[in-house]
Amino acid sequence: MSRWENYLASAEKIIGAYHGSLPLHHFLKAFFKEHPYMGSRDRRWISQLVYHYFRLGHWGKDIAVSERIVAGTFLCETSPNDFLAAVRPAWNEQIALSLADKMPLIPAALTPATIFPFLPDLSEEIDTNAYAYTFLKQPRLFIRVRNGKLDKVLQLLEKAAVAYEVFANKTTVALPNGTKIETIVTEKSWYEVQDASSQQTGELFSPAKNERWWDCCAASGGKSILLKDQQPGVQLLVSDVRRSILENLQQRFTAAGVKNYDARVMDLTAENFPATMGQQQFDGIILDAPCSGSGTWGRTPESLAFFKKEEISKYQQLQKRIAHNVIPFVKKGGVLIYITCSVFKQENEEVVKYIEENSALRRQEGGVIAGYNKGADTMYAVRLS
Ligand SMILES: C[S@@+](CC[C@H](N)C(=O)[O-])C[C@H]1O[C@@H](n2cnc3c(N)ncnc32)[C@H](O)[C@@H]1O
Repeated sequence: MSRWENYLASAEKIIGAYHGSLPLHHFLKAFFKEHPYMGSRDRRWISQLVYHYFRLGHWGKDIAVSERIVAGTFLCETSPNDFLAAVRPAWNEQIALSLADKMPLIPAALTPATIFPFLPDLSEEIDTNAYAYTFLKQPRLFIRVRNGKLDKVLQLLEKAAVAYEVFANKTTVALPNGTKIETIVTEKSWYEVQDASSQQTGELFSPAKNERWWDCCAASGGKSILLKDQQPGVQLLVSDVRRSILENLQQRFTAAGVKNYDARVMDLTAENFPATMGQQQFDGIILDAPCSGSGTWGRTPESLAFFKKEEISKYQQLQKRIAHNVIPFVKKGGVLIYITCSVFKQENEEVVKYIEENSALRRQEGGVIAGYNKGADTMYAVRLS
């Protein structure tokens, strides 16, 4: 067997053994640990082949795994490579063709619905074709430059010969995926790794000095740091149901120089949760809700293969319950920022409709934040008041 046939066989073996219970990158890590004779080049190639397979979503389910891997490589790559040269030289020569020109060459019709079968469930504003086809392309890495350090960060990127794109806001910088940014910009407080769409949710915050804000599903605090960067004088409460993630938040806040906040472990669905909050009222609550994460599946395409449609309703129920429980803590005239990284209308527009029907809050602005045309995640963020 040639090296390339070996790679193909290893990728097939991994795909056969992978059932979606772990994120794919963890599964790959464990696989390579069990096969220590594989060098870094082998690992890189095999991982790439596995990802190409999953980037095809639900396309060609009846086609042999090896054939799907080869077709995925043909569709996802844009320049000639040694793998295709060895296993399918004709396709390697045609690799630079547009997606439309490649489509008739593969063994089954490729349409948005064959990649992403949940198209009817998408939020209204999403361009279904553009969204589905972006699965074939790995999203980019984004940083949010802080503390006016753009020039310094760009100097370091140039020194390291990293191609970058600075967005019009002069804060968002796109980098090739896999950039080891922490080794290039070693001063941690100069930037945060944060997807471009996630950064964009901050446009809805507009906090004022001394206001009280609550980031109620804070995780490791991406939105909170964004909020504090906009207005360091905000009085901030952060909470999450997971103690371990709040420990990460505390480390991240320290590295970012964010001070003066309260952190609490809280289950927002617990019966006794409202009582534990007392009479507190907030000028702003950020509800970055637990969700399907479907807007980020370009980064974890394996999720698409294992997702069950029933899960959307389960997430919606959880989102409604959390929204119902936190709404009483929005001060009269205050704001609720509802955010998901989901593309499904059940988790987005329908939850906002529920909030409007069950409270005095009304949608002021916001909606889908489309990431598919810029190599970013797709999110949904609405400001209600
Ligand atoms: C989408 S993440 C938040 C991301 C975060 N805001 C950021 O910018 O990095 C949703 C968070 O909700 C938390 N969560 C899920 N169920 C919860 C519950 N019942 N009560 C409180 N938090 C919950 C999860 O642990 C998760 O960290």
